[in-house]
Amino acid sequence: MTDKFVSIEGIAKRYPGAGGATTTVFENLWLSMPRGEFCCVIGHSGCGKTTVLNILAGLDAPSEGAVIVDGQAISGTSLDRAVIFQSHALLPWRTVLGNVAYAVSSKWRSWDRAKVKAHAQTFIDLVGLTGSEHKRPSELSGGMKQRVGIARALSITPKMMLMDEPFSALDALTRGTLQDEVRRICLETGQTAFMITHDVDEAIYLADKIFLMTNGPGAVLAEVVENPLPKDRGRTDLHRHPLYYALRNHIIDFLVTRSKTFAAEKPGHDPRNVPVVHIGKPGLTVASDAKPEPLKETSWPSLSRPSTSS
Ligand SMILES: Nc1ncnc2c1ncn2[C@@H]1O[C@H](COP(=O)(O)OP(=O)(O)OP(=O)(O)O)[C@@H](O)[C@H]1O
Repeated sequence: MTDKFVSIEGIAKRYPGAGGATTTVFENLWLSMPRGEFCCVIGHSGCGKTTVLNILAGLDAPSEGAVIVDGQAISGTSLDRAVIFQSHALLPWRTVLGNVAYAVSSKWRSWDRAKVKAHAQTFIDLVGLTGSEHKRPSELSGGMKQRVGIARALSITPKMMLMDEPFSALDALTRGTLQDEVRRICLETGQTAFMITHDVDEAIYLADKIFLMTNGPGAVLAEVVENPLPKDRGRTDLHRHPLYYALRNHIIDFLVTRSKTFAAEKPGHDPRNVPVVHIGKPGLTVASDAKPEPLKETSWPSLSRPSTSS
């Protein structure tokens, strides 16, 4: 890989456990992303996806290792890296417009109020919240709050977009619209995107690359799957691509079986040289003649987030 815009170099995350023990969520994690690439990470609950995202955002620090973004080691948050959280994280005392405008004015401090407002309004319109500008978060549904979070992140046109299941709380129609918008904006602006999802179809639609993580504790990055679908892809005919089902089955097979058995099956796994899987290319371990399954609207059932999780 020539342009390592993001380089995660041997990071680990450990927490003190009961009785003086240490819990290692993951260790020796290496991965890189070229500029402008859309990467999704998939793995079961608790494998450390959010922890990796928080480290990339500068909200958390690794116990070991380093993360380099655009040639510089991360040491805190930056307006070049926007985060769309699962839990909205809106300022409750500000309106929709106020929340988005606050981010815009933080990025472009010399802009006057009118310019900030007009820019914020563009992104509020984009996420379909026109008419709700003056509502506060307490007056919004969960899906609307999530759309404010998406508008806020998009509005500062960051170099890198970090997304933690950004569409999971949305109805199917809104989810589709916003997936299209986020994908279009990332493509047009050349933003590098790192997105956590539990939805295999969402990853296939959005990602150039899909990172597969094994179960935690002690999770590892098992594979990097290159998406064989063309960059210019449409959601309605995605499933007609000859490699679509092979890709989908490969990921589901990983989640159902290999995410649990990986450590025993691959004792010599080299975390610095994680296998890159090219679906459908000759000489690879992947069965490209896997039987098609009917396309499901929702994500794989066993991956749903437990209601008690943080
Ligand atoms: N402050 C903390 N102290 C101790 N353990 C923690 C702390 N924060 C996270 N963990 C543990 O780290 C592990 C990874 O958490 P993380 O939220 O990154 O997982 P995840 O893969 O994003 O899960 P999910 O898909 O449910 O969001 C979990 O087992 C969690 O309990």
